[in-house]
Amino acid sequence: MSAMATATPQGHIEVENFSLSYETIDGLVDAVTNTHIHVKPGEFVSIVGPSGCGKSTFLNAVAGFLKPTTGTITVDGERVSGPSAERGMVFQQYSLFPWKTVRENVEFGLKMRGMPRSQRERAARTLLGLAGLEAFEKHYPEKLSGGMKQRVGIVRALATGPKVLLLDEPFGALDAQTRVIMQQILTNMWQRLKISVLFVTHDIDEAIFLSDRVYCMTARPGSIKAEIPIPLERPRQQSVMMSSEFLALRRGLMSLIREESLKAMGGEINDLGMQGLNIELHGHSLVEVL
Ligand SMILES: Nc1ncnc2c1ncn2[C@@H]1O[C@H](COP(=O)(O)OP(=O)(O)OP(=O)(O)O)[C@@H](O)[C@H]1O
Repeated sequence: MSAMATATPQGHIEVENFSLSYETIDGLVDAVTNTHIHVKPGEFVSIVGPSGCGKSTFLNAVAGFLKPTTGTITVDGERVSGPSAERGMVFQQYSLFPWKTVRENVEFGLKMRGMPRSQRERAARTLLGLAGLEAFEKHYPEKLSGGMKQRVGIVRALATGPKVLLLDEPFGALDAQTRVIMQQILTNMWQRLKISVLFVTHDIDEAIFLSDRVYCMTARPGSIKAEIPIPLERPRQQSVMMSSEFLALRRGLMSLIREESLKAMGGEINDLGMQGLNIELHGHSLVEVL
């Protein structure tokens, strides 16, 4: 099934009691511990947290590239046991085939699945159109800007019609202006395709602007420290970032992350930034954080 055939929201992610430890020559490194999250069908959820808290580890496990040490991950009730075309992944580094054109890159997954040429060309062109890339279908990646390469990466991950799109700092290498445009393009595609998105970022503004909900992780070993609903109306314009509602959410999230970053460095803070916000703390009382 192509991505464009998707009509009703899908991609219900459930992660329960997840932990993952890496085996190293110096012993076990506990990256993520005791983590529960869910993403409802069609929901846009971001994960933020201090550097090294296990965000990428977690996302790679949802993608099926890493095996949980404990716990389960399911998508629409099916247990994740390895990578699948149902879960598209986009990395910060543009992982395009340099010897293939833009359209050939997008068609690759469909070709592997045996889709006839005319059908996959049509699917690729439709998605490239949604990403504003129709004029570049015959270009090779080296001729594209960073933003364009990443748009191709997203389109390629969407081409096989995944239920879930997983993005690991996809705009981290882009300049601020390109980033804003990419956020708008991603939002438009997500709304058209009605799939679930799980998005890892360092950028608090980006997480708030894009998401329905944001999970904030503790310092390593990462677990969920707080869950923050983002009640900003959609469609969202850039101007929402100047609203008092947005700034309050930003202040709250910054307090949470700052506290974790300091904890990781052995410090403590008192912060009133989260007062009055609807923040659900997982295993931590608000008093503990304020
Ligand atoms: N292959 C590995 N072997 C051993 N330890 C690892 C491995 N990959 C990651 N780690 C460790 O696990 C922890 C979590 O890493 P991870 O990359 O998931 O965090 P992150 O939150 O995505 O980091 P960042 O915000 O810096 O991108 C870190 O301490 C990291 O050093």
